[in-house]
Order: sequence, then C-alpha cells, then structure tokens
Amino acid sequence: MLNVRALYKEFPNDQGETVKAAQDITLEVPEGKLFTMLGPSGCGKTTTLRSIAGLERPTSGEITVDGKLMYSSEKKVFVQPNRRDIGMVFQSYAIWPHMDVFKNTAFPLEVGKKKLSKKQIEEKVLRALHVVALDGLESREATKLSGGQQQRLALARALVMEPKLLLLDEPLSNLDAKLRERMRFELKRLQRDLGITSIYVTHDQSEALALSNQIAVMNAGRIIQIGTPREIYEKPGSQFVADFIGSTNFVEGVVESVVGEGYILAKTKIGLIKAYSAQEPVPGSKVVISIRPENIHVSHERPTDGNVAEGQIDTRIFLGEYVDLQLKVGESLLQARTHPSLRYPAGTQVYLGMDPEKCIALLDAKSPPAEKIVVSKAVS
Ligand SMILES: Nc1ncnc2c1ncn2[C@@H]1O[C@H](COP(=O)(O)OP(=O)(O)OP(=O)(O)O)[C@@H](O)[C@H]1O
Repeated sequence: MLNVRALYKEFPNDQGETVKAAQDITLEVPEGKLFTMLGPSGCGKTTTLRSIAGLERPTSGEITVDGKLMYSSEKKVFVQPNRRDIGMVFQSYAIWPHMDVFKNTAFPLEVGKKKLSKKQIEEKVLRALHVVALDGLESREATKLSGGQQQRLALARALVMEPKLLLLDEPLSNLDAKLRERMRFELKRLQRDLGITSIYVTHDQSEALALSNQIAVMNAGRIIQIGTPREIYEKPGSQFVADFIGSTNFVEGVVESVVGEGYILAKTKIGLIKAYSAQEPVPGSKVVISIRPENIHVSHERPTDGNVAEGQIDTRIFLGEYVDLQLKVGESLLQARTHPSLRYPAGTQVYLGMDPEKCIALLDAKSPPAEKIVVSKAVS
C-alpha cells in the first residue's frame, strides 16, 4: 500500500552545515496495517512522515501510495500534499478554538476539492464523530472538550475525508499518562475496525509495542531494525535496539564456540552462557549478551536446564505488580523482575536460571556505527 524507497532528506542548518535528517529510508506498509517509526528525538521520524505527506520535499528517493507515484527524484514527480489523499493528526491537535465540534470536523470537507451538499457533509461529519465516540457533542465548543476528546476530534477531522493513508505524529504525547494508556486501546480498536493503513510516529516504546503491526526503530536518520513488536522486543538485532526498547542487562563475553542452530557459547563474568545469535561469529569475537530482567528466573533450587548462575540478592524493590531484584553475581550486577509472591529478602543466596533462547548475543557497538548526523560544511 505504502512504499518508501531509498528516501533521503538533508537540510542546511544555521551553522551552514548539512544535516542528513533521513538516510536511505526504505519501508513497505501493507493495506490496513499500522506501521510505527520509533526512535529518540532527532532521529528523522517526523522528516520521513512529512515527506510521505508531501509537506517536505525529499532530496532523493521514491514514495508510492496505493500504486500511485507521489514522489520520485528520478522521474521528477512531486504530488502536492492536498492531492495525496492522506489524513494527518499531529501532537498539537490544531483544532479551531472558535468553532464547535461539528464545524471543526466539517471544515476539511468545506474547503476540499469536491463540492458536497450540506446533507452529504452532515452525514460524513456525523459518521466520523460516531467513529471516535463524540456523537452528541456536535455543538460543543472545541475548547470545552477534555484533552482526550480534543485528540479524538483531531482524529475525526482526519478521518472525515476518508483518506487512503492516515499519518499520526505523536498524537498522544500531550495527554496525561492514564488517558494516554486508554487512548492507546481506542486508537488500536479504531484503526483495526476501520482497516485504515496508518503510519505512527512516537518516541514512546510502550506505545509502539502496544499499537503496531510493525515497528521501524530509527536512529541518526536511519532505520536500524524493522519487525513486529515481538520480534523487536525478543530478538533485537543490536545493542541500540535492545537498550531503547524495554530494559535489559548487558553481559559482555567472548565467543567460545558456535553450537549450531543459531546458538553460541560465550565465556562471561557470570559463567559460560549459551545464547541465541542471529549472526555466526567466529570464536574469539567479543559479544554482548542481552538478557531482559523478566527472563532471569530466581530460585532457591538449582534449575535443571538452561544457563545457570549463582548470586546474591543485593537490593529488592517492591513495585506492586512485580518485585525488581538487583543480583550480585561475582563482580557483576544483574536486574531481575519477579512475581511479588517471591519474598526472598536481600542477602539471600539464589540461583539464576536463563533460557538460552532469551539470551541474545549481539555483536555491534552500543551505538550503531552510523556516521555523525552532521557530516559536512556547506561550501559558501
Ligand atoms: N527544517 C529543518 N531545518 C533544519 N534541520 C532540520 C529541519 N527539520 C528537521 N531538521 C533536523 O533533522 C533531524 C531529524 O529531525 P526530525 O524532526 O525528523 O526528528 P524526529 O525523530 O521527528 O525528532 P522529534 O521526536 O524530536 O520530533 C534533526 O537533527 C533536526 O534538527
């Protein structure tokens, strides 16, 4: 449905340098799916989204929506944003304070290319407001809506045009934590029910995990990894991804042997660890093993299989739904997330059980070796 190929965008900055905001962005979003671009501030998410919308003219690359070429540097094609059949929702809802809910929603239809009768407009507006559960509030002033309602109004206004593609740029980030969580469910349900192909931009990893069919993790203008939320979380391909999504323990080691079927044995400070490895490293290579806190099983009894280490509970933090333990294994400190029913006090000697499938061997450096984002001084 949406195809972005080798998209590249650079900007001159105030110091006369060139900023490579998006570099070699290639992605494909199937019909009806929600695709998220996730990454830290400045990684190029918004630039990519704005290029798809036509609000930014890329330096090079190609963008196709539903088989229609929207942009191509090679073929010199650039379709104007209002001809792309795309709906957008921003972080700031940009609703008109002097208009009521009905008028806010009707506005895009009234200024649109298609001439619609009053009755047609009314039908479409009421349908869009119904979809976002704002029916009954048509004559309410937009400023008298709650944060969540204003956000839904912005969504209704994007949906009223029945766009082929919906672009959402941090749409929940202005809401408080509780409301954000609720809206996450609502957005997911809505997107699924309407089957509208959507691109979502966020720096919030839990939002990305909760909402997406696929996630592209970005850093320094590039896509670092694309996968389903589960793939990204369970099989990160780099330390950057493992660290950015959720929390994890990094254990440094040296590859002792490759044991086949995607596994290696690594010598580490917490002992010999069998770990999953997507690449096949040569023995002697340095690796870092990522082990999520919830994948360290703490017990008094020695596990009978998998990786086992012995340690001591150093600190114990009760968090209601779970208990976080800081464990001392030799000189290393590891964090484990356990069920609150586990009541071992600090100082207890325990065994740590770690399933090799959940120990992920990563070969790269902590930050991807991407070039620095500012690369050259422009010639004046
Ligand atoms: N119009 C512009 N002129 C100059 N530099 C720009 C412009 N727009 C973006 N940039 C730069 O391009 C890089 C990528 O910015 P972008 O807004 O795409 O990142 P982002 O991942 O969306 O960040 P955020 O989450 O903070 O919005 C940044 O270094 C930014 O400063």
